[in-house]
Amino acid sequence: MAKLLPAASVYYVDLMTRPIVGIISNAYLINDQYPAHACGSMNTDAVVQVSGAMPLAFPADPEVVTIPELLDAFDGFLFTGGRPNVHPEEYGEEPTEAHGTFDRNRDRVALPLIRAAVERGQPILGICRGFQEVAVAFGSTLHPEIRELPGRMNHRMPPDGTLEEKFALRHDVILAPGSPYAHVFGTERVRTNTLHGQGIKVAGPRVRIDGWAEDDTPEAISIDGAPGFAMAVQWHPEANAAEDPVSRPLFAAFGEACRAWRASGGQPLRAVG
Ligand SMILES: N[C@@H](CCC(=O)NCCCC(=O)O)C(=O)O
Repeated sequence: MAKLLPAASVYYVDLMTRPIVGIISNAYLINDQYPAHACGSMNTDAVVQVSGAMPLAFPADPEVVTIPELLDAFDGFLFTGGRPNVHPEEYGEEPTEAHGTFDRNRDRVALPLIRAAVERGQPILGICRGFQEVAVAFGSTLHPEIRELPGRMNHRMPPDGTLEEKFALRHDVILAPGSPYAHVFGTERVRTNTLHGQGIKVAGPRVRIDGWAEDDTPEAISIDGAPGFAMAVQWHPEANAAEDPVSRPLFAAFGEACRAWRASGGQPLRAVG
């Protein structure tokens, strides 16, 4: 039965046929002793309120889930942000102190899952760490601390302040004309938040950089030859997704792709843009 979603929603969905979006979790230690898998509720809210899908968080642990099971279980995937970084050995480099902390289980699930989903046209949307995972999955390298690069701003999350202050809009992103993002946003310049220390150093051969911050930091990518929806952004569109004029169309387009995947029994929507 159709249900009226919050006023900010632009369409009704039949809750019985919502596409199912797999949201990758991060590993946490609750009270410094209780291991847990969790994802931020901003992600689930964006998936429900804007994408019109059912969100299901899944553990990022190769001992718990397999790639074929995940591909069969979900209509699309959201690769969320996370404080731990992709391990540099995933892009042929040695770890240094600058690389910070890692989550090797999440690396071992996210990277092969991204490659498999993209190649079959199953929708994926990457956010922040998820953006970096998509980039590395398709051959990119990362710089561990971009604020140390000449001319770059500090993209890191402000250490203090309220959640609203941490997710405040802090830079523009200039989008390539004709890119999937210019198509989705209807403009070639948008304003976004920023909460990351790392960034793409060298893009992989199929990684198309579609958007840059004013300091030339890559902020939006797509994958050449991807038969379906394959988009990833370095910022956090899940924040205030139902109201933000940039987040909303991105999550709406992702939801449309997941709905099409579900309705077609697993065929990709024509690539966006
Ligand atoms: N660790 C990477 C990606 C940054 C990222 O995903 N930030 C969101 C973190 C939210 C939180 O603190 O849990 C980098 O630093 O570039």
